[in-house]
Amino acid sequence: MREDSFGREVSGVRVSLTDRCNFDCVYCHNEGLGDTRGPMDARDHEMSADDVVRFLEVVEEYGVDSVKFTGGEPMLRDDLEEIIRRTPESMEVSMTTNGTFLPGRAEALVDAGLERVNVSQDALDREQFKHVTQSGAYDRVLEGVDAALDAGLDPVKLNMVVFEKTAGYVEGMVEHVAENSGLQLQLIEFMPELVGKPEWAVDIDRVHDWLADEADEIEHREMHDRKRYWVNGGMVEIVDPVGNANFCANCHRVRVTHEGYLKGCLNRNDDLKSMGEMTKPEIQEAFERTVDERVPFYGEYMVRDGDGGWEVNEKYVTA
Ligand SMILES: Nc1nc2c(ncn2[C@@H]2O[C@H](COP(=O)(O)OP(=O)(O)OP(=O)(O)O)[C@@H](O)[C@H]2O)c(=O)[nH]1
Ligand SMILES: C[S@@+](CC[C@H](N)C(=O)[O-])C[C@H]1O[C@@H](n2cnc3c(N)ncnc32)[C@H](O)[C@@H]1O
Ligand code: SF4
Ligand code: SF4
Repeated sequence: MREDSFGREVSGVRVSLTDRCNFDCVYCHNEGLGDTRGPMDARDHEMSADDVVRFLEVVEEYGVDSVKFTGGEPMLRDDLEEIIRRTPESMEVSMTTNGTFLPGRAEALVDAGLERVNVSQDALDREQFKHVTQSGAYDRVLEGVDAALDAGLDPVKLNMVVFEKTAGYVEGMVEHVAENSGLQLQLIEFMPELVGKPEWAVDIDRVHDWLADEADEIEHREMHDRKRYWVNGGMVEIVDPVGNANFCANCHRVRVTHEGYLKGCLNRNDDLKSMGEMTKPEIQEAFERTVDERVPFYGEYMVRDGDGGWEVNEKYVTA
């Protein structure tokens, strides 16, 4: 596996298949790519299925053994099944989706080779869901989760961004996954970097403390040093890039934008590397440079300022 200069091996890639989306979530970082609003039609600048597959074949040679398809909304791609079918056998294939297109399509994705799915669901309340996602698709998302379970995807992880507008729903979501086998919960710390709105952030340590009181068992996942709490039989994982000093130190992922640029960190857009015309040697060269130049974001690229906030580390400003 290729290792960066901070000793972090790259074992996974996250491929954004499109920046289009049928939702307009108020918190959306769109994997660092800006606004999701705009036309829904397929666009010329998106990587083709051939481009995606060629990239995956190259990084497989570096020992990358998992791929996550994301977006925007990856299920807006009509050729998603083809891409999954052509993904190298050695890779675990997962997807993160808003769930609206899973009904009627989940089985075909599983037949193509999809092994896991994460569905974003920020509340168990229709009105709040509408407010956060700016869509009226609440029932459709619940149907999507059922469709994923019916298609044999187990577990289905529900992604919930914890911020001012959803914090009150955490307890209900924890109960929900405990009561429904096959579901797990990922509580994602709101990252304001690409969205602005630092005032929406809530103290994720309070959520950790509450879960620690409720939990029957607590585990650590090596990936990102994430904590997992087992509450009444339900699993709750906290994704806390901002608050967890070891999160970035255990980051083993490289990202690819829908336009085919490599990206060493979700929160940065100043390190994009083109894969050229996407020949295998060009992809290899860009991948190696991306890995070599990766740095942990929180704690290295960004450091604490005197007021408890974050500022760019001076050495990267001059670079
Ligand atoms: N800053 C940062 N945030 C991440 C990272 N991985 C996940 N997240 C946050 O968590 C969100 C949901 O991630 P997912 O892709 O659904 O799932 P996952 O966290 O990769 O978890 P697995 O399915 O277990 O691989 C992302 O869109 C980010 O907001 C990461 O490497 N860095
Ligand atoms: C960008 S979306 C792309 C995939 C798909 N459209 C979805 O919503 O699941 C991937 C994940 O990022 C999370 N996310 C978006 N903006 C975020 C932010 N500012 N902070 C933390 N997580 C965020 C979403 O909740 C979602 O789970
Ligand atoms: S569904 Fe996903 S990509 Fe679309 S706006 Fe919401 S978080 Fe962003
Ligand atoms: S370095 Fe940190 S912020 Fe960047 S992608 Fe990795 S875990 Fe996320």
